[in-house]
Amino acid sequence: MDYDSIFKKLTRGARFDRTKYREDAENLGIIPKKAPKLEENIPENDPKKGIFVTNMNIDDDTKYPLLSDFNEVNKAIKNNLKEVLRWENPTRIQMAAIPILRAGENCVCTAATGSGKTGAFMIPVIEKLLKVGKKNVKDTIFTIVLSPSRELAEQIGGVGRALARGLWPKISDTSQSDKNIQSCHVLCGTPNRIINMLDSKELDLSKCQMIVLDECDKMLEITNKLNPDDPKSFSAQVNLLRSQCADNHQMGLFSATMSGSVEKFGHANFNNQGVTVAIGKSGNAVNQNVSQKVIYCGNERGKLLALREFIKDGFRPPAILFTETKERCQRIMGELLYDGINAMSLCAAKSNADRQKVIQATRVGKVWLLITTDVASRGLDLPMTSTVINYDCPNSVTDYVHRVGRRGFKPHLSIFRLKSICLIPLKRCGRYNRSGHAITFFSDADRDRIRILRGVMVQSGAELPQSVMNLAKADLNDKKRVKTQKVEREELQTKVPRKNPIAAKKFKNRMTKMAIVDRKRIRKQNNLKVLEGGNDAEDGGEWETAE
Ligand SMILES: Nc1ncnc2c1ncn2[C@@H]1O[C@H](COP(=O)(O)OP(=O)(O)OP(=O)(O)O)[C@@H](O)[C@H]1O
Repeated sequence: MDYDSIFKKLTRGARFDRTKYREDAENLGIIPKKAPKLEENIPENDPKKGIFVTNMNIDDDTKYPLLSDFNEVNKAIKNNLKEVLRWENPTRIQMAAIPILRAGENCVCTAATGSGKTGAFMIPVIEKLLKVGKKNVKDTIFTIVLSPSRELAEQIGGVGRALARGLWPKISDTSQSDKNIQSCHVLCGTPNRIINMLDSKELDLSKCQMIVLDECDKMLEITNKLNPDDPKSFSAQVNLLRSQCADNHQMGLFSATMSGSVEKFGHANFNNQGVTVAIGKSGNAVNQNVSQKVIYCGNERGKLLALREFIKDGFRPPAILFTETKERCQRIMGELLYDGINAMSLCAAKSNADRQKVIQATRVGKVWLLITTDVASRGLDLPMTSTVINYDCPNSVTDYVHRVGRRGFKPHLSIFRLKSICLIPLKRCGRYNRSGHAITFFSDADRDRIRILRGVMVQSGAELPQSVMNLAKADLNDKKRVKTQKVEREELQTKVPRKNPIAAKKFKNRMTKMAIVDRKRIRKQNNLKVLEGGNDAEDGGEWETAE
């Protein structure tokens, strides 16, 4: 019997503190040494580290030189980068992806939220147009950029227009007028909206040479396994649009999180001829600049109290609060209506124009608390957001990563308390290299969800309460179940519990202290006005798919 077997026999059933003895075990060679985390390896002064480029065809050893600075970009675009957007140096995803897209390769790119993926595809798209020339392109659509929500499409269009300012390529998004859309060279939109325009013969994509899928894992997700061609699913819509574009079109797939469906899509459609780019830690990773916290609230009433406490303690506006459904989003909006803070709601229940107004108001700092659903979780650049509150736990790690990725304030700017008026110079602030906080409330109903999220939280340095660490580990089946199962939640309300008079009295006292006094004081001091309440329109899902 060798030493290993004797050790195993002697220690059978013994429990070791993994973290405490890990180093000893590694040094003794009992367990293999753990590879250092990729993100930790990246020295601040060497931005080129942590970029992983792999050819899908293992026999292909083509190397793509990284774009070291914006001097290598078309001169006119470079001017706009510096003058309009104020971007000095390329981010790591921009360094890696721009040369690959320029070379005409299909690519699948993963980089953390807020790492500059929009620029990574928009810069080469405009460069290509300038290279092909206006005469050859004429007034046809050369590229389409597809995203899961209208707001994101609009935002991408905005970045494109900033990059192409003063140049001939026209960048439009589907929120613009038909005339603008029909004469553009790059069209950003949701697949559903573009298909509608194709159906009414307003668009022709036959000359479209390039398709970019932003948030590609969402766009290629098979939501209906029984009917993968369900026209309501993004993936079916994307396939339909691809069939309308030029045969040899190039594709760029971008997201902060990846899924098996993107891999499958790449293998099936790129003929093993694409390139994958991963920045930093691969897989679903929380941006390293986010500090995370988990608060146990017991039940729905506890969540509302925790939210009021968060507001009362003073926070640095704006903050974003995520709820599970548009109904809950409206309910919380109703609860906070008289609390004297500038809150607005953003969800699928709002009209297009209202949604635009809310986003604009948040961007210029008029909104202190944006109450929303997952419709705002992906891609939206809401600068200076200090805190993301997961009022309802997301049901997957992917959603968690995207939600907390919305934060982005500069830590050295002063903290604004509720008393002060929010006058932040927001105009030229972005999320890139910014930090922030993420707070996740969880009630007993969210217990299974927090088990799923615990891994990614711990991995990204969150310090969790012991009660969360003690919960049983979630396996693959749990993850699948949690993703599809609806959580039964109590009615969201702060009504006094009637059955138990003692609890009712305690509750009433607390509410009186926290809400009423505070509400009056804040309103009196600041003469504040809540900007808008929600409406009760009942339309389709949160995402912009066919209805
Ligand atoms: N090279 C750069 N230098 C400075 N800021 C940049 C640069 N590139 C992008 N940014 C800024 O970083 C912020 C995030 O960019 P962007 O929205 O493209 O990120 P993203 O990777 O697409 O994020 P998400 O995954 O959340 O959609 C924006 O405010 C943008 O203006």
